[in-house]
Amino acid sequence: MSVIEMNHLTKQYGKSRGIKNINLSVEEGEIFGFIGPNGAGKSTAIRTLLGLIYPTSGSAAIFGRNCTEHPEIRKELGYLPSEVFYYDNMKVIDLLKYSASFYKKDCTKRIRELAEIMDLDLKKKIDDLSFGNKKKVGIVQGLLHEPKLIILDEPTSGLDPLMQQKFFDLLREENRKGATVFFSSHILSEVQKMCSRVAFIKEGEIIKLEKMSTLQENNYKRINIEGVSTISKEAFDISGVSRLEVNGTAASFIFKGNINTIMQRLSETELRNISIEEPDLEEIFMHYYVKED
Ligand SMILES: Nc1ncnc2c1ncn2[C@@H]1O[C@H](COP(=O)(O)OP(=O)(O)OP(=O)(O)O)[C@@H](O)[C@H]1O
Repeated sequence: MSVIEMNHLTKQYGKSRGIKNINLSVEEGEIFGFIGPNGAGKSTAIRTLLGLIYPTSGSAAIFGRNCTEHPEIRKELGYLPSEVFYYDNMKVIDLLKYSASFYKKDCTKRIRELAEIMDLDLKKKIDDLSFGNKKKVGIVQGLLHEPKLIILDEPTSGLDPLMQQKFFDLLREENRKGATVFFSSHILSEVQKMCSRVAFIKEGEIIKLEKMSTLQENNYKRINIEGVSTISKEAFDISGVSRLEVNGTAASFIFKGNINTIMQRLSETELRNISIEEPDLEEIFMHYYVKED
């Protein structure tokens, strides 16, 4: 049985598009990534799945049950919304104890462990916390009852790189202990690092579902170089290179494929400078997925 199931899930906000005909299933034990640019429909899909908003058509199930008809399922999962709102006057520990009171188990020890891992001061007032620290409160809140399913909507926004790393280690640990993880992101590299499978969502529709192994073969990089002398366009007009722009001694392009191939080609040009970046998702969508479909 799939842990998450979306069948022809559609949500229309009046005349505007939310999500269209999403079919997706996540199996037990997976770390599943849900990736798409801003406004693609990630939050809408997650909120419809959780029964927080009604679908226009189609259905969704968690552990084989529909969340709208069986709201008690929510106790079996941990959910981190993309934006967290709190009663600012409360202390972190009081808020977390309050959240824990919804579950039939003592979560005190786990709250302290999670706070230590995430470097969160439990004695502080919510009001005094930065955006990133509020996010950590949400993370602890989502994990304190050791749920079998963890659903996270853009969990890393607001966390610094070190904290992101700790958070991902924590998720991997929960996954090793048996939890299924489903998280949305607009950053390809973090999904590549973490997930067994990934669904790409664009303008409300799933446009691609890929295994991690395939994603790793498709290693997208944006490469900018500055040569000592004029760069010839032909030098980089090779398989895997796209959006090649050459302007005198400067060149820029996107590379998809085995990184050693391009490194070899780069070594044949005398360079003054180089930067290798993660291309943004829009760029990848525009120049690969649209073409391939
Ligand atoms: N309550 C609403 N009323 C009307 N339109 C909405 C509502 N919520 C979302 N939308 C629209 O639905 C589409 C999908 O939005 P959604 O928030 O699900 O995207 P997202 O992928 O989570 O993006 P982001 O990363 O920016 O949060 C967008 O076009 C958005 O404007």
